Amino acid sequence: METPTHSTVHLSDWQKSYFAITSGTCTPGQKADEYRAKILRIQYAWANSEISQVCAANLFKKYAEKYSAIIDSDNIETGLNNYAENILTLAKCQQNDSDKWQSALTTDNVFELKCVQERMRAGKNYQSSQMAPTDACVLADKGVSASAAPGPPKHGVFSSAGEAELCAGSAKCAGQGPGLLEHPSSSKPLQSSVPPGTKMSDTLPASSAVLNRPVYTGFQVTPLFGSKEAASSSSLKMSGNCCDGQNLSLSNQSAVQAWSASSGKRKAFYGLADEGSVVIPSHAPCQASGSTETSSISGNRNRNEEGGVPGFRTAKEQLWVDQQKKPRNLAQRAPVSSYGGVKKSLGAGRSRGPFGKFVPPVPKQDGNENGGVQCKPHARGPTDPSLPVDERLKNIEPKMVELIMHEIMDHGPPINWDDIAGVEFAKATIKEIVVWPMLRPDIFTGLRGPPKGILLFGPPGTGKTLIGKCIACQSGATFFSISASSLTSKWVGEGEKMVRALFAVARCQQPAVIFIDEIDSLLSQRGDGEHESSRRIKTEFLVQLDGATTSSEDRILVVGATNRPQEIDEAARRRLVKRLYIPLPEASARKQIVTRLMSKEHCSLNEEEVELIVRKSDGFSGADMTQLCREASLGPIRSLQTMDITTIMPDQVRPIAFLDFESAFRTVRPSVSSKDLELYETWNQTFGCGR
Ligand SMILES: Nc1ncnc2c1ncn2[C@@H]1O[C@H](COP(=O)(O)OP(=O)(O)OP(=O)(O)O)[C@@H](O)[C@H]1O
Repeated sequence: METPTHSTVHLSDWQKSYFAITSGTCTPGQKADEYRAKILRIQYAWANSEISQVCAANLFKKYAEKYSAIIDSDNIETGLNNYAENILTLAKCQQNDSDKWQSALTTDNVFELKCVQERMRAGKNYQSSQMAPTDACVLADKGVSASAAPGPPKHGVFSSAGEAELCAGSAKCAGQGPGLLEHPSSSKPLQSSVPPGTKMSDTLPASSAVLNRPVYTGFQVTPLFGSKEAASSSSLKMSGNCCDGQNLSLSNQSAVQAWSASSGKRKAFYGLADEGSVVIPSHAPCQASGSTETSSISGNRNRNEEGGVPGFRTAKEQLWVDQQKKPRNLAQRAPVSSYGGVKKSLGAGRSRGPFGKFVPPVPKQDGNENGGVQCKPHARGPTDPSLPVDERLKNIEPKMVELIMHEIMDHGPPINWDDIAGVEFAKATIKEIVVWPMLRPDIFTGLRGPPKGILLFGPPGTGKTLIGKCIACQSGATFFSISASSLTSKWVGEGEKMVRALFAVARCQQPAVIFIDEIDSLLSQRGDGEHESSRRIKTEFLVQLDGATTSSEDRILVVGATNRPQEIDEAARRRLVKRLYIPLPEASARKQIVTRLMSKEHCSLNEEEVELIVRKSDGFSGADMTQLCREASLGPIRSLQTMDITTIMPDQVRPIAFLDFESAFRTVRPSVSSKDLELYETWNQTFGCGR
């Protein structure tokens, strides 16, 4: 290929090549070459300031798109459809400014590369091992065996046993028609599945024909041969584990068809192949090379993956396969979706993801997936009257359901018990009375049944919310988190409906944890001055809580958190049977918080210094400790002073040192007063369930 020179960017050249490309006489390979040349010319012209950057960028984009449209196209008429071939062509054509330079990689010697040979050997071994005896028999019956395979080419491209078998199969399949497919360096024609009298140029895709080389199966995606007629009379059926090379059967030898694979077919095959159960219709790719290709593309890939042999897949294919996997995976994981895991949507166990749209809970039409309740894609909105709504949500306004799913259902990261420093008694109690019963409702029945409501009380910032999340996460429950004050203020006049909707959605999402922060503002003692709407919300809440309590089948846990337990109504207190005090962290817990946070930072604290920090932070809550560490971590940045923050390298920032903590102590103070602490202690002794 011509290396771009100054003159090559002349208009006449552009016109000439434009004519060549658009004249319709070009093969895809030639077109790709032209576009590639153009791209190089554009780069060259820009490098020599012959065209502006904007112009270069525009031209580059234009031709890069055209180029990739050809090389990625699955259309055998207009595209190369041959990733491996393109790589080789690229390798061949890679030139730098010196037009003398030629890549040492050629279509011939590439097969002598160790890595290529290893790859082929691995494929061969694996294919051999995967070849079921019956399959071998089938082939043997047809007079075809690995040893009887057409003469191995010089470079062994087709010499892999598995491939030979498949080639042989195809040859038989083709009615023993001698093909003209010839390895470029081999004088020995390879028997192929090309119908007699068919010229290679007629059968090979243009790009392959132009390059005059066989398209080897290890990488090949392109159909080698074939007319559509041949394709339609497909004879090699693949079914079941066929893609794993275990279940090939030759049902008809009369035809050899190209896999004039539409990308859809091929892609569908990829996707299905991942699941290990594929039925390829008879008109699907299954001519010999096609079958080999099929194996290469999907079967081999999957086999490679399963067999531990790294499979080749282009980024585009991988992306596609990944995309295909997603919904299936989610559907599979859905039943165990929970806080911190894959969230389930209403009644269906389907993740919406952070940008996903709410889909209403509706029984699936066929009723057999996800327990008969299903979230359809958002094509039909939540208010679509044609979709039956979950019984439990019949009287709930769809917008409220949507709101709950969006704003109240928490999709945070998973939390472990170890993430919560200290509070050992509360953690142990919760595990025993809440988490285990949620995990094993069959054992925790009757008297052992879990409480439906617990109360976490204590100073602010001690980890009550963390505990709530952790319960949901560890018990595989859906986590709903709402601040009681938002019920009374945010949805004025609607709080009551909101409470009802919340419990209804939670019922659809069982097991569920409803975490209500500042529960005191919802369940404060009734007084004369109480606002009517607040009273109604409270009543509704107690009704729902009772419902959850009396219905032994519902696996809904209400976790209330408060800093003012003394304000909670007697009736509510009674319903929140387990009241656990979450105190300020002790020294060991504070140390744990500092150590954990600092372990993620560049820090030079030694053991003694950590101990000092722990001692100095007596009376700090968990949140205060976190704030202290944040403040200290800014110390090294503040000490940069003279250096420019925009240009400094990260490794020029010094580690966080004890002196930073000393400074931090000057600005971060404990947020809980000792007077408040006394109140908690007293209330704990009176109503708490601690020891
Ligand atoms: N025991 C703890 N272990 C580790 N981190 C903690 C702990 N307690 C608090 N923190 C830190 O403080 C932050 C606030 O904690 P959290 O929201 O759970 O406190 P809270 O008791 O619910 O507070 P509030 O009563 O104000 O709602 C947490 O995100 C965490 O960084």
